[in-house]
Amino acid sequence: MSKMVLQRVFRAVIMGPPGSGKGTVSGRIIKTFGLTHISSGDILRNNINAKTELGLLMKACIDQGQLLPDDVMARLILNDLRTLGNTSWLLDGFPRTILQAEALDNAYSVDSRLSSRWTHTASGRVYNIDFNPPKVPGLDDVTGEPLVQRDDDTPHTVTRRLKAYENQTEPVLEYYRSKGVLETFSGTETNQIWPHIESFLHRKLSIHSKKVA
Ligand SMILES: Nc1nc2c(ncn2[C@@H]2O[C@H](COP(=O)(O)OP(=O)(O)O)[C@@H](O)[C@H]2O)c(=O)[nH]1
Ligand SMILES: Nc1ncnc2c1ncn2[C@@H]1O[C@H](COP(=O)(O)OP(=O)(O)O)[C@@H](O)[C@H]1O
Repeated sequence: MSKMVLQRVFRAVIMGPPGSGKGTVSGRIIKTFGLTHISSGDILRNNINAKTELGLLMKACIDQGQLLPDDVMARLILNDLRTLGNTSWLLDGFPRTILQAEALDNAYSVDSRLSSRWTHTASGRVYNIDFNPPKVPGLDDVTGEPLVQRDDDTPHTVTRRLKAYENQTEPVLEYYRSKGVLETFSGTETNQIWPHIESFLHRKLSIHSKKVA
């Protein structure tokens, strides 16, 4: 048996409207391809739970479905990426505006873009009552700890978040399209889209890797 070993770092961004399945697909990508997952939403929620200064300052804005200031987000995410050094990563939830995309571009070159929730806060595992329900309702499969619903998953806030995506994030798709690094996958179910993403990444990553025995 041979396996793929990445010889060069691979850096990608996954984008899609709120609730479209980015976190779910990201989970499959990191499991299959071993990239490090950086989720801006998870980082912010960890800050809120740990009651850091940033978390306390930003919670109201997040709960209203508004985007946080570009400079705050860029500093937060770029700092995190810096600590990763020469690791391959998948960014989820950042960049969300043209200014954020430019800040990322100034620091790194991105190789590619892929275009009723319950969460286990400690691990970030995400469930859906219809699509991938927990084995025991309300409890995490691995730890048995209670699942929680995000404070910003209310109907009103979700509408605001969808508007923010349309107005502020969709232009970022055009930005990447014009740079020739946009790859789009669409479909109504994650299971339907996933094989296309998987074979695309296999092709793409084989260019970056060598086979070892
Ligand atoms: N019905 C259905 N739900 C899905 C599908 N893919 C993901 N989900 C669920 O939809 C919710 C939002 O997915 P998530 O990955 O958190 O989306 P994100 O906001 O784009 O990161 C979660 O509860 C997922 O379990 C799918 O194909 N069908
Ligand atoms: N890159 C970003 N720029 C500005 N705000 C952000 C960014 N990433 C996350 N946020 C804030 O955190 C909230 C939750 O983000 P996230 O978990 O990525 O939500 P979803 O993927 O469900 O839209 C956003 O609605 C926004 O308030």
